[in-house]
Amino acid sequence: MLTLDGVQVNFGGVQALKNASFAVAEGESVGLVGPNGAGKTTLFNVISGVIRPTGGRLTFRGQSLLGLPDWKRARLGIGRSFQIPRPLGHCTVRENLIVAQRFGAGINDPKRIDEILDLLGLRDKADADATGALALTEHKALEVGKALATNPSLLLLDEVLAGLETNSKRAFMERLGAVRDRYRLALVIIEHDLPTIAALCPRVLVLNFGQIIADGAPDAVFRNPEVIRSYTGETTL
Ligand SMILES: Nc1ncnc2c1ncn2[C@@H]1O[C@H](COP(=O)(O)OP(=O)(O)OP(=O)(O)O)[C@@H](O)[C@H]1O
Repeated sequence: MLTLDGVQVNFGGVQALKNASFAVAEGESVGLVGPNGAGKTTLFNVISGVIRPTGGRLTFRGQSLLGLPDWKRARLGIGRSFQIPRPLGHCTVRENLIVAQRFGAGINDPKRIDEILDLLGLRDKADADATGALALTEHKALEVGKALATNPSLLLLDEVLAGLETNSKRAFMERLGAVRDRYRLALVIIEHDLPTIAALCPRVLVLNFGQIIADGAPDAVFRNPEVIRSYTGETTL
C-alpha cells in the first residue's frame, strides 16, 4: 500500500531521515517508536505531504506521492493526526469534522460524521465548542476524528495517547482498535508506551537518529540490544 524507498530529509546540517525504506500493507498496523528527535514526526510529514523529502521515493497504491500536495494525498486515502491538536476555533466538534471531511474527502456525509462521533465517544460533545469545552481525552478523540473524517485507508497517528493516565489510555486504545476494524484501516502509530504499542500492533519500526534500526514483532524488537541502547544507553534493561 505505502512504500518508502531511500527517503532522506535534511534540515540544513541535520539529517532528520537517512535512507528510510519500508512498506506498509493494506490493513496492517505498525507502531513507530524511537527516542525524542529520532525523526518520527518528520516521517509522517513526508508521507502526508507537509514537507518534501531531500531524496528517495514514496508511493501509495503504486502511485508516486512526490510533488503531490497534502490535500491530494488526503484524497488518495492518507489521513493523519498532529501531535499538538489544533481544532478550528469558534467551531463545534461536529463543524470541525465537517470541515475535515470536505477538505480530505471532498464530500459531505453527515451519517459518517455521526458514526465517527459515536465510535470516538464524542456524540454528547458534538455541539460543544471544540477549543473550550473539551477534556484532554476528548481533544485527542477529536484529533483522531478529524483524520477519520477525511475517509482514509491509511491512518497516521502522532502520539494521540500521550499524556493520558493509564485507564483513559486503555479505553482510548480500545476505541482506536474498534475504529481500525470498522474502517479496515492500515495504521501507523507513534507511541512511547511499549505495552500499548504491543497491544495494538503486531509490527514495530524503530527510528534512531533518522535511521530505521529495527523492524519486526514487538517482543523481538524490544529485546534488540541496539533498540535498548538507543533508549537507555545500556545494552540490557
Ligand atoms: N522544521 C525543522 N527545521 C529544522 N530541524 C527540524 C525541523 N523539524 C524537525 N527537525 C529536526 O529533525 C530531527 C527529527 O525531528 P522529529 O520531530 O521528526 O523527531 P521525533 O522523533 O518526532 O521527536 P519527538 O519524539 O520529540 O516528537 C530533530 O533533530 C529535529 O530537531
